[in-house]
Amino acid sequence: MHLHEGAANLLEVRGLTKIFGTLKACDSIDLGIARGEIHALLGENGAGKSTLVKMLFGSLEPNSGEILWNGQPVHITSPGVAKKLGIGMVFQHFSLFEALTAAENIALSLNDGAPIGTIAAKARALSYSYGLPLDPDALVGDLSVGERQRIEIIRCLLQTPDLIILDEPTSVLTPQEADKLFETLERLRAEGKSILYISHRLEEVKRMCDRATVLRHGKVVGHCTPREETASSLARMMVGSEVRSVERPPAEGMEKAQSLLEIANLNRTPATPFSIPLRNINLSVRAGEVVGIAGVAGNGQGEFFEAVSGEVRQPDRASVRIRGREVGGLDISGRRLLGAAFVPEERLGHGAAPRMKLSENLLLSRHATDGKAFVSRTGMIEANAIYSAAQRIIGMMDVRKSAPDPEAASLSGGNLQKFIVGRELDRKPAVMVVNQPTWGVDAGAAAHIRQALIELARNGSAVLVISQDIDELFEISDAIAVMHNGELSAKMPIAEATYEQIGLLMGGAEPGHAATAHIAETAEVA
Ligand SMILES: Nc1ncnc2c1ncn2[C@@H]1O[C@H](COP(=O)(O)OP(=O)(O)OP(=O)(O)O)[C@@H](O)[C@H]1O
Repeated sequence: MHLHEGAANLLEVRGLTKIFGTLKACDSIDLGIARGEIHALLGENGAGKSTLVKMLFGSLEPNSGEILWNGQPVHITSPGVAKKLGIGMVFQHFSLFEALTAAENIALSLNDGAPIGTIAAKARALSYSYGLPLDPDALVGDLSVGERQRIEIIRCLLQTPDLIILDEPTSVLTPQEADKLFETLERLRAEGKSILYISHRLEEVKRMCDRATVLRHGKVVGHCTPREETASSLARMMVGSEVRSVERPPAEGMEKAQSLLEIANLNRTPATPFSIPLRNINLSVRAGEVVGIAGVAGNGQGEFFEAVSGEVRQPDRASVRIRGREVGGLDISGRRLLGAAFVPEERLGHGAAPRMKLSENLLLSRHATDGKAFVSRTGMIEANAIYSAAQRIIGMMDVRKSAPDPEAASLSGGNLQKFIVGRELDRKPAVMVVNQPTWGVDAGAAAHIRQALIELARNGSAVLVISQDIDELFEISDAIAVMHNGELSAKMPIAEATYEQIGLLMGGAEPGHAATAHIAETAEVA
C-alpha cells in the first residue's frame, strides 16, 4: 500500500454498520484517526466499541459502510489483512500459552519462520527501547499479568503497525505499570504512530488522549477533547444523563454482629508451578459488613477465591466457616446451599457457559441450590420460571443485549458481568464473595453494582470483595485488608486506612503488620 500524503487521516471510517439479529451494534459510524494522535473510543458497556474495532481488525465483517486507509478504500477481511496494512491490536483478554516462553508465544503469532533466537533478540531489544523490559526466555506462566501484557504489546509492535488498537489495556495493571504504558504510548505518538484507545477509566483518557469519539447505542453521539472535559462530563456524554454516585450509609451495631464468613489459618500449597501458596490467612466478615481485599493481581487472590468458594476443597474443614458451619470439605454447591454466593473473576467459561442462553446459564448455576424454584415436584424444568427470573435479573441490572434471551457469548463484556453479579444478588445470599466485581464495567454500571453490594450488606449479609481497584474498595468497604504474596494483612476499618498505607502493603511493605493481624483475627474467630 502506497502512502497517500494528501490523505487527511490515516484511517477513515464512513457509515460503518454491523447488525446482530435485530440489533444495530454499530449504526452508521463515522470516525477519523489522524497520524500521530491518541484517539479515545468511549461508551457504556454494549455501546459498540469492541464491535467497531473488530471490524477494523478484520475479525468481524461489516454489513455496510467503508473503511479508508491512507485515503484508499480497503476490505479488511481478516486479521492477517489488517496486520499487512499496518493495523495492530492488543487484546482485552490475553491469548498466551502459559507453558511456553515469551519468545515462543511471539514466534507463534508472527509465524514468519524466523529462528527463535532472532525473535528473542528482537523482542528484547524492542522491549528495552520502549521502556517495557521483557525477558523473552521467561515462561509466561511465571509472569505477572502486567508482564504478560508487555508481551502482547511487544508482539504487536514487532509487526511495526501504524495504527495500534488497545482495548482496555490498563484494567489489569498496577498504577505503576499503567504509568509505564502511558510513557510508551506517548513515545509511539511522538514517532507518528496513531493509537485507538478504549478505556472506561476516564481520568487516564483525560490525561493521555488527544481526541475522543463517544458512542451510545451503536451511534456516534459526540466528539471532544478529553483534556478540556471532566471525568463526570465525559461520563455524562457516554450515558446521556448524570451518573449517580455510590452512597455507603454507616453500618449500625457492627461490633455485635455475627461473623457469617470466617477464615482461620487457611493454608494452601501450590497446585501448579504457577500458583501462589496461601499462608495462614485469617479473616472474618460480619453480617452487615463489606470487607475489601486489595492487592496487585497474581498475589494469591485467585487461589484464595478458589479455597473460599469451594472450587478447591480444603483438607482442614475448619479453615472456612460459613454461618458457623465448617465447610472446608464442601464443594461450591454445598457452600451455596448454606446461603453463600460466589462470583469468579473470569466471566466466560468460568462465570458463564458462553454458548448457552442466559436463562440456561441461570438454570446451570442455580439448579443444585435453588432447584425448587426451577424444577417442578414431578421433576420437570419450569421453563417459564427460569425465563422470568432471567428477565428479572436483566431488568434489575439493566443488561443491554441483542435478543430477549441471548447466548452469554453475545453480550458485551461489561453486560455479561452485570448479569453474573445480578444472578447471585437475586438469590439474596447471606454471604457474597466476589472477585473483581466491576472489571470492564462502565462508570454507570459500576456504580449500580457497587451500590447493590452495599445494600446487600446493609440488609444483613456478609460481603467480601476482592479487587485491584483501590478507589472501588475505598468507596464500598467498611474494612480493608491487603493480599501480598499469599499473605493477608490486618483487616483495618476503612476510616483508619490511607491510600498510601494500602499501596505500601500492596507492594509488600510492613510484613510485621501482617503477622499482628493474624493474631488479632485468630482471637476474634476463636
Ligand atoms: N456475536 C454477537 N452476536 C450477537 N450480539 C452481539 C455479538 N457481539 C456483540 N453483540 C452485541 O452488540 C452490542 C455491542 O457490543 P460490544 O461488545 O461492541 O460493546 P462494547 O461497547 O465493547 O461493550 P463493553 O464496554 O462492555 O466491552 C451488545 O449489545 C452486544 O450484546
